[in-house]
Amino acid sequence: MKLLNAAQIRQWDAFTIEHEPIVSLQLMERAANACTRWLLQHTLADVYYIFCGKGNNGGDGLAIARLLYNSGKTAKVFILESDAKGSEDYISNFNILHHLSAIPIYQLRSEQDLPVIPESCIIVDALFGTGLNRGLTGLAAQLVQHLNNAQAPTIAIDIPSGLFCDQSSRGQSVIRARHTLTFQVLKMAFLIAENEPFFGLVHLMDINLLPAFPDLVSTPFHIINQALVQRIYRPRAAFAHKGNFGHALIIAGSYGKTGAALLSTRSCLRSGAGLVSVHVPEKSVAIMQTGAPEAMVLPDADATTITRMDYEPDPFSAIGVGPGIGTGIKTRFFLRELLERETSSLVLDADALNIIAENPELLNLLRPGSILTPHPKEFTRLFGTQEDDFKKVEVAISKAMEFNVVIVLKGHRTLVALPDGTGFFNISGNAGMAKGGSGDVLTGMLTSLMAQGYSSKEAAIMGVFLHGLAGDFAATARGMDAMIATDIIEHIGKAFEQLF
Ligand SMILES: NC(=O)C1=CN([C@@H]2O[C@H](COP(=O)(O)OP(=O)(O)OC[C@H]3O[C@@H](n4cnc5c(N)ncnc54)[C@H](O)[C@@H]3O)[C@@H](O)[C@H]2O)[C@@H](O)CC1
Ligand SMILES: Nc1ncnc2c1ncn2[C@@H]1O[C@H](COP(=O)(O)OP(=O)(O)O)[C@@H](O)[C@H]1O
Ligand SMILES: [K+]
Repeated sequence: MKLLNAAQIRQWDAFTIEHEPIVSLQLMERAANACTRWLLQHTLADVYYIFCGKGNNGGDGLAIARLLYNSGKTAKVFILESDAKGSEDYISNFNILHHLSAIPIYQLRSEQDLPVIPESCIIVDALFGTGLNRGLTGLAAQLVQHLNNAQAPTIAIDIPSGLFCDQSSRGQSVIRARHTLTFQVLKMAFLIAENEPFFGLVHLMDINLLPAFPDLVSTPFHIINQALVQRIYRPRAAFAHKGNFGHALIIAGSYGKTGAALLSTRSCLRSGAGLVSVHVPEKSVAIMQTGAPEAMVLPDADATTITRMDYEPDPFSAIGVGPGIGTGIKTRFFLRELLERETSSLVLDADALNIIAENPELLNLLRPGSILTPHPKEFTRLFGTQEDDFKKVEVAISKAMEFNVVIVLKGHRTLVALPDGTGFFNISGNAGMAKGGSGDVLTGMLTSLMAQGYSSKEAAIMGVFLHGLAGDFAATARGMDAMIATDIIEHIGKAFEQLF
C-alpha cells in the first residue's frame, strides 16, 4: 500500500471531489461524522472543548462541534484567531454554527483568552492539520502548551497540531494527543519513532476517498500489509519434496550465547526451509542437537567461538550469520573469510553487523541483495548518528542503494530499505517483542525465506510482516509483558496461515 505525503493526500481529496461527485463541504461533513461517531463510542464525557484553526482542520472541528451538540453533548468552541480569513469550508461551517446560538464560540486573540480547562472534559484538537507549513509560534505555540498542560485528554483530528506530516518536528510545539483520528490513511509522521509522544493511538477514519487515486501517483514509501505479503507468498506444492525448499545455514552462538543460535535455528525451521544446518562452537553442539533435533550441526574447531569454515559455503541456498557470535578477533577473521568466499547473498545480523561497523571496508564485500538487519543502535554504529529519525530513514535508503543491499532497520515500525530507493514500513508487531531474542528469531525467518528462493526484497518484506504478526499472536496468547522470543516462534505457523 502506498504511503502518500501531505500534498498527495490533498490531491486525493481534490480527486474525490472532482470524480465522485461530492462537494468539498460534504467531504468535510463525512470526515466530521466519522470523528463524531468515534467520539460518541469511545469517550464518556458530556462536555467537549473544541479548539479550531481557520483552515479545513478547523472546519472539521466546527462540524464536529455541531454534530456532538445534535447528539446531546455540550460543545464549546475556541477559535485561534489570526489575520487569515479562513478557508471556504471553515467559513461555511462557522456560519452554520453562528446561527446555532446554543454552541458558545470563544475567540482566542491573546494569552489572557486561554480558557481554564476542566479535567472532566475532552479536548478536541482541530487547530492545524496536514496544511501545516511552518512551526507554530506565538499564541498558537502558547495554546499548544496550555492544552498539553491540561489534565483532560486530547483527541487530535487528522494529525496532532504542530506535527509535520513528512519531516521532523524536533524542537517544535506539538499537541500531545491520547488518540489521533486520522483520515483514510496513515501519515508518515505516525511511523517515525521520535514522534511517539505526540500521536497516541492512531485510528483510521474511512472517508471513502476514491480508491483509484493512489495508482496515479508515485511515492518511494509503502506500507507492508497482508495483501502485499499474500501476493509474495508461494504456497507449498502438494508433490513437493524437501529439495524444493532450499538448505539454510545459520552461523550463530558463542559460549553463553547458544540461546541465540537456538532461537535463529528454530525460527528458520518453522519458516519453511527444506533443510537447516547450523554452525556453532564445538561446546554448543549437544545443546543444539537436543534443542533443535531437526537441524544438522556443523561444529566449529573452537570450543567457544566461531572461528573457521571447515566446509564449502556454496551448497547452502542461504546463510544467516551473526546472532550471539561476539566480536572476537578470530570471529572477525572468520566473517571476512565468509564474505570473501560466499558467492550468494547473506543475512547479516547482530555481531556480524558490529564487526562490519568496526571494519567498514567489509561493506564493499557484501554480495548484491544481502540483507542487513540492524536495530537502531547497530544502525548508528554502521552509518553514524543522524540528526533525526526522518533522516535515519533517508540514510537507510541511500546506504541500501550505495551498497546494493536490503537494510532492515528494526523497531516498532521496521523499515525495509531497498536498493531501488524505495522504503517499506511494517505495521505488524508490538512492544511485547522488545525483549532479547526477538531479533534472532527474525534472522532465522529471513534466512529460511531466502533459502526457499524468495528474493531478498520479498524475503525482507514477508519476513518482517510474519515476524510481527507471530509476535501479535504471541501477545494475544501470553500477554505483552510475559511473552518471550520462543512464543514468537511458536506462533509463526499461525502467521503463515493468514496468507492462505
Ligand atoms: N476537503 C478536504 O480537502 C478535506 C480536508 N480535511 C481536513 O483539512 C485539513 C487540511 O486543511 P488545510 O489544508 O486547510 O490545512 P490546515 O487546516 O492544516 O490549516 C492550514 C492553514 O493554516 C496556516 N498555517 C500553516 N502552518 C501554520 C503555522 N505554523 N502557523 C500559523 N498558520 C499556519 C496555513 O497557511 C493555512 O492557512 C486536513 O488535515 C483535514 O483535517 C478533511 O475535512 C477531509 C476533507
Ligand atoms: N515495540 C516494538 N514493536 C514492534 N516490534 C518490536 C518492538 N520492539 C522490538 N520489536 C521487534 O523485535 C525485534 C528486536 O530485534 P533486536 O533489537 O535485534 O533484538 P535482539 O537483541 O533480540 O536480537 C525486531 O525485529 C523489532 O522490530
Ligand atoms: K489537528
